[in-house]
Amino acid sequence: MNLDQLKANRSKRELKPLPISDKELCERFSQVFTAAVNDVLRENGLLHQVLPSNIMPLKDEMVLCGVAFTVKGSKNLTLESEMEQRAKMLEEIGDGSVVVWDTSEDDESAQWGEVMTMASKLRGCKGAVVDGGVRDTNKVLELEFPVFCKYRTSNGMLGRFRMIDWQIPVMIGQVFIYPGDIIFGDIDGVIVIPRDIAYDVLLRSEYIKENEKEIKQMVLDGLTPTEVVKKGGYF
Ligand SMILES: O=C([O-])CC(=O)C(=O)O
Ligand SMILES: [Mg+2]
Repeated sequence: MNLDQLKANRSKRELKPLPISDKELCERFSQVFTAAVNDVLRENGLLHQVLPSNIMPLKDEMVLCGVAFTVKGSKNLTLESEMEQRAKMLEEIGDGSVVVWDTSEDDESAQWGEVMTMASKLRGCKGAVVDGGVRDTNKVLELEFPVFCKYRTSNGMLGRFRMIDWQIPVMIGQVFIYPGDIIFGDIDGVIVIPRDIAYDVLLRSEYIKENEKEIKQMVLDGLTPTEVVKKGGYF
């Protein structure tokens, strides 16, 4: 069996620079909406880029776009060096990143909290996406730090859950997430945009946003849905 291709797929990848800076890319994604991005990915045959629909923003108004900094963990009762390990991970978080937690479907612990928010925000982190929980929720909200997660709980992860590794490919629901992918969340949930197509997806999403203005105008002008479709509109 030739494992080279699979190994290359799962190993750490060089972050390829895109035609515009990651900062501009993410700012422009934030001006569109996840449904438009989703339609573009569907056009490209990518039907499974959305994180499970129970991962939602703490507040409806939250919009988050940044570069994936992935973390993988699972339920684990051991404590040895856990804090030191977590500190090391936090110190590797870079400017413009979104911390993405693949928790092996945890249902018990908070993988995110106030102090982690403060420490990562100082490093330029834009937000967190957790297939698990958050605690210190009031404080996280006061810090205006977007968090998308499944639940809130007072359970800290120490002694219940721990990281296995970080900045590796992870999987949440049906979605593969590689470090460097673009993570975009709004009131409709979180979508993962593969890095190598992110710029083209942005341009097409911006086009869709403009085009939908024309479609909405047709509806406002009194055209029937059939007439809208005949004129190239869609819903
Ligand atoms: O240790 C935790 O579970 C997270 C936490 O409370 C914090 O970051 O403040
Ligand atoms: Mg805390």
